Amino acid sequence: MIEVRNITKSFDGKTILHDVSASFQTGKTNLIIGQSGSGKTVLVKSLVGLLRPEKGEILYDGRDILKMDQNQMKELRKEIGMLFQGSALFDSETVLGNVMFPLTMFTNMTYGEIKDRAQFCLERVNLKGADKKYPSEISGGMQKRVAIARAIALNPKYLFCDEPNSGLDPRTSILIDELLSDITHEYNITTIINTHDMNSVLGIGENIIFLNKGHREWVGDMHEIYQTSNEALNEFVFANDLFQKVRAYVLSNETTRKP
Ligand SMILES: Nc1ncnc2c1ncn2[C@@H]1O[C@H](COP(=O)(O)OP(=O)(O)OP(=O)(O)O)[C@@H](O)[C@H]1O
Repeated sequence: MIEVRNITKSFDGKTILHDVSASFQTGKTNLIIGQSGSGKTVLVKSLVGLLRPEKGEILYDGRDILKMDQNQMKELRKEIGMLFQGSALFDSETVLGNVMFPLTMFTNMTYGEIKDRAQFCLERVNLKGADKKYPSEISGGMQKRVAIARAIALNPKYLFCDEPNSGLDPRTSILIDELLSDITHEYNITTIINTHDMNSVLGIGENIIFLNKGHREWVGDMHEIYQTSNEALNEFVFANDLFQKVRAYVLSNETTRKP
């Protein structure tokens, strides 16, 4: 679990995160949502140690990263997997080479062990047989799966995903969401997903943290979100007609099911 306690972050005297507290639970998909400019990226960058808040605590299973020295931080980074928005694959490396990369960089495993582990991860994301292809030869959804395989290669305890569905069609987005959710449960990972995608919010949001103008305004799950009376959250999630209809349908079913 990652716990954030009362963090405040400012730039040039302007406060971006106001006394934010939140917990990101182990074995669950933890989603950070909020309008553009609400501070999601600043929060994620603070969580991974790229930005330093002026105040507060960031505890990785009890270990405060704001009190760590460089070596401790380096050790912690080995426990963190990252999935970047544009997949960030190395174009000149094959699919297999991309997944082998972190294992070669950060472990003392033999070449054979590294190859086996990389192939296992590729199989886990249903990419068996694509090893020898280059990123330019596969679709955006497949590239994202390679990036997921690479992110889980070191068996991370914590997985950060930045807009995992950006640039993907709706069907592929759902497959990526399901994969991230399955991996989270299977390997008991604390997964943190920064997203704008309402399908993800309603489909895999087990612990949703809603930021509004740098304040943590609401926390709940994909079922509770339908019932929220928070105006800003309602406007954000149910902004379009389709999602309003989905909410009306869900709420009417819940009412009729009640004894
Ligand atoms: N390094 C920085 N220096 C100064 N201001 C910054 C810096 N990084 C972010 N900000 C400001 O912090 C605010 C929140 O930005 P942030 O990128 O966290 O928003 P976001 O919620 O991730 O938005 P989006 O959904 O568009 O990515 C913005 O007003 C941004 O200009």
